[in-house]
Amino acid sequence: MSNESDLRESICLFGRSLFDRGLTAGSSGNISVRLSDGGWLTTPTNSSLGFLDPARLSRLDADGRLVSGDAPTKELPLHSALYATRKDAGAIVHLHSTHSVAVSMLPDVNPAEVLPPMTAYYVMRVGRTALVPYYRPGDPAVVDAIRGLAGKYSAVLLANHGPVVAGKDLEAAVYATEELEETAKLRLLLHGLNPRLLTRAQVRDLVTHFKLDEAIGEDMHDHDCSNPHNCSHKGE
Ligand SMILES: O=C(O)[C@@H](O)C(=O)COP(=O)(O)O
Ligand SMILES: [Zn+2]
Repeated sequence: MSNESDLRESICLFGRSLFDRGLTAGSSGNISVRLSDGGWLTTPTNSSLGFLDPARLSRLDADGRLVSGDAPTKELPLHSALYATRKDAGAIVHLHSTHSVAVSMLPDVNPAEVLPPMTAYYVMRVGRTALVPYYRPGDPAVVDAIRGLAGKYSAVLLANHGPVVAGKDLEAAVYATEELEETAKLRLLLHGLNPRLLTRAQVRDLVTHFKLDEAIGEDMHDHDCSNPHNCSHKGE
């Protein structure tokens, strides 16, 4: 694991990059990274991801107590719950990326699989995404919703709010969040056009070839096959 000072720099660099590309606006979004002593670094509440100061990031101990820096993001309970259910997670990114937020409001979204397997890269980087019902930002009640997913998802989409994505490290979490956003964009572009999706066999091939989580191949097809926008079984 990188040392704390490198991680502080990385949080600020990735935050700036996400902000500069319009993936989260104003002071929306937050980032956290798990440290080797069991504590965390998080972005401070009300801070803009585009203008973070490495020295002012919130440093928390393993019990979630603030050790140094500014007050942490109000989404600390959300991040902590995802870390608790995803033991392999080293970082979490939450954004208000527009296309992902838009998809979270569509009426025909399958909560167990918000986005179908449209591209190989989505399957490889994200796997699958669960929809979590709307909660007021910072509401600790979201913890039960995350626990209810039992660690099966590294990516969740908060309804009418935005994505929250865990990765083995910060780079993986950022890339997965970006891929989720690109896939949400495709989903909206193709809405109503009956796109050809990856088949079950193609998803299985990716899972085997890239040694992905076996559950991806299974659950990606746990949906209503009568809905052409959610089904990749066509022709099988
Ligand atoms: O939407 C919200 O208010 C939060 O989820 C958020 O994105 C920013 O909150 P802070 O991290 O507390 O600034
Ligand atoms: Zn938010």
